[in-house]
Amino acid sequence: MHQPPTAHRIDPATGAMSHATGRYEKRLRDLAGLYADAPAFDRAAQEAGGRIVYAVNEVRPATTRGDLIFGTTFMEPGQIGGEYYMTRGHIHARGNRPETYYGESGQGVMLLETPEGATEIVEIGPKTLVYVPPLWIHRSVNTGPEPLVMSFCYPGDSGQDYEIIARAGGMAKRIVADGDGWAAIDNPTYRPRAAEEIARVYATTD
Ligand SMILES: O=P(O)(O)OC[C@H]1O[C@](O)(CO)[C@@H](O)[C@@H]1O
Ligand SMILES: [Fe+2]
Repeated sequence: MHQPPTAHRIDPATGAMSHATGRYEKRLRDLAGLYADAPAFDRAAQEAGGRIVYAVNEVRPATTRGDLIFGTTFMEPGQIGGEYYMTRGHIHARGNRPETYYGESGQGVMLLETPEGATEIVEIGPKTLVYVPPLWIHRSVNTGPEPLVMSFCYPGDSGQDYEIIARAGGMAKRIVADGDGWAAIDNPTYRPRAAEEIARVYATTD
């Protein structure tokens, strides 16, 4: 009746994790609609649609309340139209489930947004743990010249809601190249959420 405890070795350079139970990859052609510069995205997808942008290795012991899902995210460095490579981003389907990310290698930022539209941006890199509190939409962005590798952990019953970002025309801020660093700029297609949409998020909490 007891699950056995397990240990997992993580390669900080690749995100490979021993005894992972699942893996998925997101390639350029899977990520249409994420970047502001659609023509630049189309050109990149035409040339190299099969290129992996990020890959997730994970362990899902159970998706029941009280257990944890943990694993690693590996993200290549790159830009589309001056915007850095990023994950799709989501809020947890049970909106009040939190998450932690630990920097293994590379440099990036966690772009965070509340349903009401407030933004926070937190840098992540080696030996840095980032806490994503309940009710924050989150997306990671590789702002460096090397792969960004992070390990993560979140409650097993969290789930992911990706549509919350798409319905708002993207996140309120975009992370773009600025010299050899990054800057956050306003996303002109962003539409703040109406009260009913915000209420829908709070209705998922317990
Ligand atoms: O699910 P997304 O937004 O594509 O991003 C992937 C990241 O988010 C997670 O789903 C965790 O919330 C991880 O699998 C991974 O770190
Ligand atoms: Fe998450």
